[in-house]
Amino acid sequence: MNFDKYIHRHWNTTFEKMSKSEVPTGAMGMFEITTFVHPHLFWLIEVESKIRQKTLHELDTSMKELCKQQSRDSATTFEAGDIVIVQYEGHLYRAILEYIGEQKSCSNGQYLCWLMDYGTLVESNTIFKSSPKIRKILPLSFQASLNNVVYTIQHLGFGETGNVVTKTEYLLSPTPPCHQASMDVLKTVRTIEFCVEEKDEGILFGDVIYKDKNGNKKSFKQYLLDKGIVGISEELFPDMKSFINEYREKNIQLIEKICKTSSNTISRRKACCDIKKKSIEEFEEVEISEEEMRRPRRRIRDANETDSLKSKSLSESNSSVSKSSRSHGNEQLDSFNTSPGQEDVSSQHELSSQAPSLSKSSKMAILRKKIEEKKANQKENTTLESSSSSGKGQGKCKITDVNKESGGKIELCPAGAERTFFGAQGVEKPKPTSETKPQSLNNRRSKPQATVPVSMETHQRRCAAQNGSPDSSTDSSSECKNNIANTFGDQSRKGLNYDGESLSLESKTSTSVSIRSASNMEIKPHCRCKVCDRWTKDQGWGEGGEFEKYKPKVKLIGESKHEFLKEGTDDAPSEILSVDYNSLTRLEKKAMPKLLVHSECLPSPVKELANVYLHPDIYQTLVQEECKVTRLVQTYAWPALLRNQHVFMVNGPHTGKTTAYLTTMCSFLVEKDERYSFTKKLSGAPIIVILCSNTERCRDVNDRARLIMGRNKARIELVEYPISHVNTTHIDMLITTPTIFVDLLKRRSVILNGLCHLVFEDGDNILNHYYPLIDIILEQTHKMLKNRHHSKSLQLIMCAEHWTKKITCVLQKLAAIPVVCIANYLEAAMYGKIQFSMRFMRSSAKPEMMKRLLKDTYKFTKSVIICNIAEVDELETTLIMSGIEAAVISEKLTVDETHLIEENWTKAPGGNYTGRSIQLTFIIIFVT
Ligand SMILES: Nc1ncnc2c1ncn2[C@@H]1O[C@H](COP(=O)(O)OP(=O)(O)OP(=O)(O)O)[C@@H](O)[C@H]1O
Repeated sequence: MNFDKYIHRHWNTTFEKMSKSEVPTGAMGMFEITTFVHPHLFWLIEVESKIRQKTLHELDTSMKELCKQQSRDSATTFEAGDIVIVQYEGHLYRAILEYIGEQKSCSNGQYLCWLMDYGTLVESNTIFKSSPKIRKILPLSFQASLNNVVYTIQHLGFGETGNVVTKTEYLLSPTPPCHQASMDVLKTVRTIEFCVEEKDEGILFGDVIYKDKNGNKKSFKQYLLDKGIVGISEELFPDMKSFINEYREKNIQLIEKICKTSSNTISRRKACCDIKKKSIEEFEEVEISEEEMRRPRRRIRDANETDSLKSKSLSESNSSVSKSSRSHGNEQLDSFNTSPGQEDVSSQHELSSQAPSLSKSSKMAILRKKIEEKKANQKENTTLESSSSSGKGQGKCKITDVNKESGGKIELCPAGAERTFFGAQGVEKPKPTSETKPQSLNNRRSKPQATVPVSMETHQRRCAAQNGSPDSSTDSSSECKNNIANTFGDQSRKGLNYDGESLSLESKTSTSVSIRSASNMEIKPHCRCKVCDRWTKDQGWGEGGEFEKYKPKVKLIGESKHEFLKEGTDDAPSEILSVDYNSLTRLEKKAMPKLLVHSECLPSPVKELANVYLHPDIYQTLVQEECKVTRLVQTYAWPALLRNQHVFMVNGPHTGKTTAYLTTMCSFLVEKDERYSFTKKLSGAPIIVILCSNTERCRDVNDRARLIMGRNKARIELVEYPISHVNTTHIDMLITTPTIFVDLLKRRSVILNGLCHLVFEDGDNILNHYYPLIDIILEQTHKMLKNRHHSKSLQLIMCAEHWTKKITCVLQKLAAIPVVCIANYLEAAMYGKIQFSMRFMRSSAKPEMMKRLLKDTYKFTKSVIICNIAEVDELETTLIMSGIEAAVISEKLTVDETHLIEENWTKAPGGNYTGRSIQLTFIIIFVT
């Protein structure tokens, strides 16, 4: 059954309903942001909503019922997009299955699940099939976005009168400072409200209202507008809307990272721990682990305990919960003694809070006992495959959220994972807007091929389905009987989590391995269907390597954020722009620097050094060197370099290439603390690597860099052979040759993890001599970028005197098209792949040869002939006699006459001639 379709249809219908009545436009509600990606993509959950509490309670009861019934004997398969029940840190949650990872590659959990009622992603090893009743309840988290704003970026450009003005460009993707600026506010605020202005495709559009330190209400949108990060653009915003979901789909890995780590700088883990602790202190609920659920015998054995748990039913009223649970402190202690299911460190916290009178020694004794029991259970689990039936336990599973209503506060720890929490004190109560208040996430989830082969029977069914047989798995009554894959593995895994700190590493590893291999045994490798192929021929599974340890624990769908080199062959054709001189007026043409600039996005040219946004200290150094205006290649290269685009500069010697990139790099380094804060934790990880073809050049660049940096502190290091004694621990800028650099990498003296700028000082020479090494460096850099955990991309800078084939190769490898600046006509011709052929002849033979060369091509092409002064008249006569119109430009002409002829030449389209007037034009340039 295609649940994806179901979800869409279901959510859209609900949202239509909701948009009509349930969330009135302009409504303010008090919310918590659970996941914040950028101002156009974040998730909210409503706090203080009784309806939410009620729905969660109902869900909890149904999920527990269902999980109890599920038998692990029956096999089931899951597909990405299914709505499942996920067990996470001992609690059950409703989730959309985002991705099924391969067992070997996942240490935290094989299944990546979107908790649809909490708006966050978690990994788990245990999922259960949900029932139609559970699926029918609408998601309780809301995807939200700021309304009518897009991102902005400012740069220099020419005004109407040719003066330099600051121009604002609108962008549809977030700019680098956006996330930090948003976090600066969001991490400090205590409460947020969300003013809904519009609802579209299940997304709430509006504004976040927060309280500042003084308690004044502030608009988040206005804050970003004031900072110049976003701008109001109602025309562009519709494009932005369609982009929102695309961004979500493509950046699932980023979202996962945000959900898992504190990458949004809000101390999510701490917030969650505090909330959880508080929640436990207040309600003292008994937490039953999945293992307890699977071990009914243990639970039944202690009838008192079961009773006590029952008395703590989730449906208890708030007032009585706290009281009754406190009175059951001893029962909880019993449960602690007898049940091996209490897991993870947090449960130990719970226990300590639940039994304050317990002495330290008795706690230790209990703990020891518990560990022993746990170990025994692990053994049991790994040997008795059929003994424990996962769903038959009588235990209870806690969804903390169900019982967390307390004095209007939400004490929620969804999934026990890191998430943003904004307290909800002191703000007016949100208006409950609907009974169900669900919101479509509009997840257009691309379904990966991966399914989980659990048994041969299931597999055969699937193979049959692939061959066209109808899928019989849609029977809802049988769904409930289905069990999750890997239940067996999870039991052992639970043992691993439980007392994670106390158990020996050895036992953890062995348990984990046995689980994995046990599951893998169920795969039949002889079948040739796609699914089996994926399992048996997956090239990545056995690989280990330098960057293996940085691999995400779950393989995710979607593009990598740091794509550096092109992957695959299906590159979307991209539009390459260049300066269109034809559209310029004569004056503009005169003012424009004449060079070839090619890229997807052209920077505005900068003529005066004062308009290059270098750090003031660096600028000062340049001024002292009497640099005031930019050189030809620098006009475009400097702004592109400062915008962190890849830049390829080609021009002759001493034309300012090194100056352009070195000043930019030094400027970045002066602001190192703000720009590259992540490198503080890294050792031996240079931010900038400059590669030169020989050590002589390295020394020159090193001297220049130190000169430019002046008194500013930066660790610039020139590394030459021998490298054995070189201390590379703290390097910001590494200047060396490719050979030494590869040697340093092999010795692990330097690592690539901090690399943000890779420069080839004399690229043509380097590539000619060290192409295989460069290939390795680029590949390794690419691998590193795909695995590193901060959002900095890598800038590639290439300087060269000549455009060579090898440079073309590197250019074609890059995922992002670089800004190519070539200020030399001949090199520009090489770049344009102009074919040259040479012939030597006598002067007298020239006119004939010219006629032969041009032949009929003059009808559709334009040609340029460069000749000596003495030859001009003769050539012109020959052309006219052949019916070819020629425009002759020589020194005899005035400037105005030259311009007039040039204009005619420019306007004349090659080969498009009419009647008598031949549009083919030759310019004969007079060479003296
Ligand atoms: N905009 C400028 N105005 C004045 N002088 C400049 C400017 N840019 C660079 N220079 C000077 O020109 C000289 C050559 O510059 P630079 O070394 O950057 O050129 P290059 O193209 O990298 O040369 P090479 O390829 O030989 O290394 C330097 O002395 C530098 O100070």
